[in-house]
Amino acid sequence: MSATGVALAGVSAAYRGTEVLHAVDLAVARGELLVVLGPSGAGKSTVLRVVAGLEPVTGGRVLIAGRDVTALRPGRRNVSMVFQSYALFPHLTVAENIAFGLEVRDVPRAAARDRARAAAETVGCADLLGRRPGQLSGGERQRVALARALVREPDVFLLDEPLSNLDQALRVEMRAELRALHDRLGATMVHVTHDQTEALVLADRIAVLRDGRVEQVGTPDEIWHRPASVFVARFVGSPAMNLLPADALTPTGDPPPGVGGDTRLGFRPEAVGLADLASTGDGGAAVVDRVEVIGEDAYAYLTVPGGHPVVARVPAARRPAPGAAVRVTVRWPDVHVFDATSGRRVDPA
Ligand SMILES: Nc1ncnc2c1ncn2[C@@H]1O[C@H](COP(=O)(O)OP(=O)(O)OP(=O)(O)O)[C@@H](O)[C@H]1O
Repeated sequence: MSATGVALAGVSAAYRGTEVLHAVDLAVARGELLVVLGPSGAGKSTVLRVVAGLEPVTGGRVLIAGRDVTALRPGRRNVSMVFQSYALFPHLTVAENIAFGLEVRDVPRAAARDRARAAAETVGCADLLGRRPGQLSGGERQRVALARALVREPDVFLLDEPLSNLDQALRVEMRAELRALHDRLGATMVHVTHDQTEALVLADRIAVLRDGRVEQVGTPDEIWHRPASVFVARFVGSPAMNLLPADALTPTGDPPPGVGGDTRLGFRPEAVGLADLASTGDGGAAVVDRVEVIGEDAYAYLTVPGGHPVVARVPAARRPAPGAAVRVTVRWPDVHVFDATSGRRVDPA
């Protein structure tokens, strides 16, 4: 990757003496879209606030575009933040809202107006310039908030759950637009979300945050196919990856070298094969507790011997009946092996 857009080096942060970020290291390349993903309370917003300078660090350093900004006021960091609430001024027009950040920086009025219009055109809200925020839909407000961030030509965009107030259809549309905007601008963006699908779709790389620590940083492919821990494996994917003690199931085929010791086996619902219990072949017995049909897919919730739950995704047309006894197969290549104690991935050879 090229030059650094943003870097956190050993950053800790605290609220009233309680540390919520613990020595976080994170590097975002210039022009990269990094998504910070994690459950509520993991510290995602705090990461953004620390970069923006809205929260002080209690340790470590923050760099933006290669410059140490740890001691700089927010106004001197050249970042734009887009909040979940959009934070538009209700009494100002869209044009005034977008231009606001420029006028407080003493950009002449006419120039600010031109730049506001250009930014509005970039995000597709130029037809709304004369309206006030109260006269806009959620999606339109979102565009205005983006235009306001854009107009300042920041080194870094910080986006704090910017899509979470939109309905599902609009969220899907806006996330594609956001990605296209990023690609057009070549901008460095740090985008916070708790939505794993949003992260997988949007990100160049994803940083998974857990309890104020970075659990894994990787491309969406790496996060999905090689989760570094049980936490990542189960946070990304819905329904969550199955996880069983190693002795609860025998996968088919050759086990990878190096597997042994006290481990947990993880496999996604789509990796589970179901067959009639009466048929011959590999696999273990299971009972179907319930079945959910979602269009073409069905999720069968099973219990395997030992009382462990397993979810299988199967074509709806071939779903088993609730109460049925079935044979469950999983192939070794589809199995993720984790250390039972640490929860970390056991990397076979
Ligand atoms: N102003 C504050 N005062 C005290 N504690 C705070 C404050 N803001 C956040 N916290 C605490 O810091 C921790 C991290 O919060 P943060 O908002 O960064 O998490 P998050 O991952 O963004 O969560 P969410 O997805 O719910 O917004 C949480 O335990 C939270 O309760």
